[in-house]
Amino acid sequence: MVKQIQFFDTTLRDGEQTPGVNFNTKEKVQIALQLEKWGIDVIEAGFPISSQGDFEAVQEIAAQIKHATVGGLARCSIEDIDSVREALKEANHKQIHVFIATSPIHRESKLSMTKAEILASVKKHITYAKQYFDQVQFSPEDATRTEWDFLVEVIEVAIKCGATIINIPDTVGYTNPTEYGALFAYLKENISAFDEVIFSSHCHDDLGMATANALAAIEQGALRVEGTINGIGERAGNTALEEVAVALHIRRDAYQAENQIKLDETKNTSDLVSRLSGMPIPRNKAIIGANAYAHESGIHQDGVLKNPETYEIITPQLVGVSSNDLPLGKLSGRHAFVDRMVSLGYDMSDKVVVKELFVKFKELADKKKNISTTDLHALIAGATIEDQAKYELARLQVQYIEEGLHAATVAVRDRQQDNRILLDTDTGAGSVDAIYKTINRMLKLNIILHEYRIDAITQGHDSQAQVHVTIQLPNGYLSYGTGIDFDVLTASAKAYLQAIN
Ligand SMILES: CC(=O)SCCNC(=O)CCNC(=O)[C@H](O)C(C)(C)COP(=O)(O)OP(=O)(O)OC[C@H]1O[C@@H](n2cnc3c(N)ncnc32)[C@H](O)[C@@H]1OP(=O)(O)O
Ligand SMILES: CC(C)C(=O)C(=O)O
Repeated sequence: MVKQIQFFDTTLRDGEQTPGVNFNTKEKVQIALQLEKWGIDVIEAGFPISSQGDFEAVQEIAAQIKHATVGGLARCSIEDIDSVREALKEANHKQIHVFIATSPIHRESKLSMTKAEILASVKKHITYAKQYFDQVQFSPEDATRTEWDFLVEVIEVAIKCGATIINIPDTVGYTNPTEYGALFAYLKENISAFDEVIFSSHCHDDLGMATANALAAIEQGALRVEGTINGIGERAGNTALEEVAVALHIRRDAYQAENQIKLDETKNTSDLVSRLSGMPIPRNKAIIGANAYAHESGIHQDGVLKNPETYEIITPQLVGVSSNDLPLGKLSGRHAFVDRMVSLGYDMSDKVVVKELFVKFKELADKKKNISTTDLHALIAGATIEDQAKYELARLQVQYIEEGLHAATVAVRDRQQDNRILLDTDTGAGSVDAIYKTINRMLKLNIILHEYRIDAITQGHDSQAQVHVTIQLPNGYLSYGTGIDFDVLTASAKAYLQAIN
């Protein structure tokens, strides 16, 4: 029988517990509206007692979301529950999520409570919450490290007092698919009201098994899955909901489960969360990484050109990515090379010419990481562009003047003009602004800086900085550049010049 799986998103609550991530109300509303567009069933909008800002964000989301259920988190505390009540007043559809830890280590070391005290607290607070909410979710925090018989006891009390959804958190990402699936099977076997409420999974990724664990729970009776977009969250993060949604679709033969997620909004949703959380998506991330639909090796490219299904189980369009990508590099083969040249308008019917060109292409690819369209045109023209860098940073000096004003002096070597040194100076509202204004002035370019990002690529006091920039050139084209240096400002200047080059 086909099951209906509810998707519960906690990007705005557990996702915001990611160290370094902090959404303001406007950003939270923007994410909530996109989640609704994605087809989410429940949005956990926040933990209202935690701060006035969080309270107001939950209130605002409750007022703006029309179809999805909006939820708020509460400890076993009357004040927490009242705060969720107040924040969710305006919601069309609402639920409360009450939790308390049940494992021995949390009972003894964190809460200093006995099993009996936990049971009494669950009884008191679920009963209280039920007076105000039809939908009451209860979570025995750290369920996967709780004695299974005690877990059954706690859940029975919660259900008896009115809980309609029981969530089984793997709070510390400790379990594995076999064990988590067995836990759900055990609960099904031992809780008489199992089918009268909804059981849910909530997994963390400390051992890299959050998605696999969530799917194991679904196989064993969970009808709701909790997680976040891009898997952000406390420590190593949560189940990435986009992974579960696509896995249920691609492997519906295995899971026999439907849901109302609109998969073609997946990339948009992921991009928005990545941008507002300031957490770039790794290129090799499943479903939404830049490499998820890219094939560089020759044998794969040949297969994909003949039939994409040879190496693609997911079509990029399914998740809202416009097309796949066959980047040319040193591992590419003749089929992909010819295909690209034909797409650039060249006649590749002469096998002897193709053979010669392909040898030159491989020589070039051995030296260069990325073969650009310009490189390919150059191959045809008989020239090999080994290094197209026209401008190279020669020297850089930045000085603080006052009240944030900085002055930069930049020397750039023009490699296509006999290494002539260009020198200029300008001021800006910050050191990077001063450098970029100086370069614009020197090269007489009207460039708009779209994105600037710094990553540390090594650790410690001698860490190297990697700066990524996206600029808009006067002709409207976007160009990207990366600069690496021990000095952040030098890396910034190098990235900007690379984008101009
Ligand atoms: C597994 C999870 O992700 S749970 C959600 C975790 N998220 C967060 O903690 C983010 C928001 N948290 C906060 O802003 C703050 O921690 C607050 C406002 C909730 C509480 O702040 P404070 O009152 O200063 O307490 P603090 O955070 O230091 O300690 C937590 C207290 O709650 C108690 N507690 C923890 N969980 C629960 C629970 N489910 N039910 C009842 N009490 C609980 C702890 O035992 C501790 O109590 P104590 O002060 O009597 O020792
Ligand atoms: C509040 C609960 C569900 C939680 O976030 C966890 O246990 O990880």
